[in-house]
Amino acid sequence: MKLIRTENYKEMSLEAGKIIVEKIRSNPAITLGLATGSTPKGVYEYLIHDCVANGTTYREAKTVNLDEYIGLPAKDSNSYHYFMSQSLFNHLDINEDHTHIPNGTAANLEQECLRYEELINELGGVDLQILGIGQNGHIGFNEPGTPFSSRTHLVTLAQNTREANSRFFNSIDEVPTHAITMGIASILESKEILLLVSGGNKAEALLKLINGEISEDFPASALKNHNNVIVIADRDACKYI
Ligand SMILES: O=P(O)(O)OC[C@H]1O[C@](O)(CO)[C@@H](O)[C@@H]1O
Repeated sequence: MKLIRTENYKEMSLEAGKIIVEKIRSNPAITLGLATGSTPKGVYEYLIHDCVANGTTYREAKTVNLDEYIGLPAKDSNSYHYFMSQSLFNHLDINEDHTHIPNGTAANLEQECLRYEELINELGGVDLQILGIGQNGHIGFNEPGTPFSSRTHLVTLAQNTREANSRFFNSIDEVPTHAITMGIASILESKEILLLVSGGNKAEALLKLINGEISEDFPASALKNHNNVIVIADRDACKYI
């Protein structure tokens, strides 16, 4: 795992954005793995700016997102579908049919998980996966205790994850209790992984990732089993390392 330290969130986003753009330019038909949450928003802003200013094209690119809440339709402003459209897809020249997010309102959710895994395989796997990390070490919505062998699956969200994400909802009661997420094994099959970590509230998680042991109690530690991971972290997130 290579660690790049940056001064602040803006610099972290810039560093990550530059890496991603370079990959897209060298492989226009790339399959990008995308994440939601606050962390990647600055990177998405960079990609949008670069697309407009420098003409980087996404016409041939494909994307797969890590996760989606159960029960929120795509048009719900708290769904990850909505987040991705607003934060990225609507501003790029990407073909909407090439963007993929698990369907949290599928009639048969188990079937939806299988469909999503097959889809990733049909796309030839993820070339570059962008990840954030939860304060409890989750990646995607893989909460502590998730087997490293997990594929796309249904999860019950940890209470602290619901609390952390309640900032986007009117109240914690509105935060869905379940989600679909790519599994840890699915994520680890990505050819390259870019983990972004920002802010003092992630400092303990980063410390645990860098210095702790590999354990299913801390999902992000599985990344140590991958040979092509870059961690880009800002000064606040690095305060214990
Ligand atoms: O970037 P945030 O908002 O801190 O979220 C961290 C992680 O949590 C999730 O949003 C899931 O809660 C991930 O998708 C994200 O990478």
